[in-house]
Amino acid sequence: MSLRSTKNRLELGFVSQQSAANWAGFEPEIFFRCFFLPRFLKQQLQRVKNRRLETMGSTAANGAVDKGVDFANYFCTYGFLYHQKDMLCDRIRMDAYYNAVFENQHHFKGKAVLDVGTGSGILAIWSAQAGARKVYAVEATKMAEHARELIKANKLQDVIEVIEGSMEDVTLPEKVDVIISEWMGYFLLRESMLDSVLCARDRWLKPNGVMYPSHARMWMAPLRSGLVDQKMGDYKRAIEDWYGFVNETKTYYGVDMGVLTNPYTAEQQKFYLQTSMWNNLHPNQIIGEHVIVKEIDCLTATIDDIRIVEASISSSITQEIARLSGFGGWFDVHFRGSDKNPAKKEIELTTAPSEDSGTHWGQQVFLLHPSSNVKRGDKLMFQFSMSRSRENHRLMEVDLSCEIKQKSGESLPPFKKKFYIE
Ligand SMILES: C[S@@+](CC[C@H](N)C(=O)[O-])C[C@H]1O[C@@H](n2cnc3c(N)ncnc32)[C@H](O)[C@@H]1O
Repeated sequence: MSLRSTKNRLELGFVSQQSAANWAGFEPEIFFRCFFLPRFLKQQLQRVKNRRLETMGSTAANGAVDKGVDFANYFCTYGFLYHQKDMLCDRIRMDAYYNAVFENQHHFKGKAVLDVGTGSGILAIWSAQAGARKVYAVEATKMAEHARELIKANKLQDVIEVIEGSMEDVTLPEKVDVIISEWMGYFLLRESMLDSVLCARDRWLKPNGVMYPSHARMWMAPLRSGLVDQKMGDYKRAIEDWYGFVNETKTYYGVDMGVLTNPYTAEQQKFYLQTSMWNNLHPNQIIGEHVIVKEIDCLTATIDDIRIVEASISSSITQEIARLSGFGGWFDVHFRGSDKNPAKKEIELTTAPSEDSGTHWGQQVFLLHPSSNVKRGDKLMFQFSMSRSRENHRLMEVDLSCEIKQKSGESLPPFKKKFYIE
């Protein structure tokens, strides 16, 4: 299965205010425009196709999460088998979890395990096959019913108990020795599912219990990419098209839309130039040192530790001469147990750029306009801050500023930019 088709783990569940509005007004508008703005139509369709992973707000003005909206936008996608299958087809992800469990059976034999967000039930099944005495498999969506069926078909119903419900609301009959979960979103923290895992840990993990995965890291690196020109071209065409639309609406319908030019421009700028992009980067696109932005110990981290990620980091350009088009962000997680209860074999799951393989997470690309010419030895010093979107706690906003000090001692103009991970 191609990466393009596996990357859409949340596609259906996320419909942004912007795209919801597009959809809502789509048909009449399309028919209206068909007659005299075919280019507009083509562009709209392309844009709807491109707009993945978008969401309506799920966070109320007071910061509380609206559970109903969250379910409609986030969880509902996970209720589809095709979507679970996409994740089950990600060989790197599957091999990492499989090896983590079966190379470390001492953590599972005779133990109580909690699988947070069991989905199809795969991690619960492996835990049981590795010898767990009891597995509690919690799933918020109706996928719980499929998981139950699958577990029965694999004759593990006496070991695994599927509980349909939100992890935060579920009560277990005992504390557990292991918490296993696949909670990672784009650039690690998008989706904010780690919150649910930490909440489960605080309530249900025994004092010497272990987390699967046990550690996680976010990485960033400077990159070169043709996308920087492509996106700028797309943006310019969208604005040109707007001016055509304003003229034609005035000519044919006597209404001057010009007053909306500024908000339209801002909206398009956000979409084309400030929204990070899913990409499957080739390692040779990385033009400098990759650096750690955040390290998380899943046994000790608190929700406050991950609500905002802030880092001052520096990286050096390693390519002779390159065009700095932006930054790539990715993550890895490790299964190494705990100090008191270590893994026999540590397993890593990485989503770093790779020549011959990739995961459905790919990498997030943050593009810079304009790009800069850099040389080997130039130093980049950047301030990174990532926080949750006010409208939807599962989406992220990134503030990135960077100073570039050339090897010669001169500085290039610094930049400061806001990005959205949607
Ligand atoms: C990324 S999928 C992983 C599914 C499965 N564990 C696997 O590895 O293939 C995450 C699953 O967790 C579920 N989930 C997310 N947050 C949850 C919560 N707070 N309570 C229960 N289930 C949750 C989602 O519905 C989804 O099925």
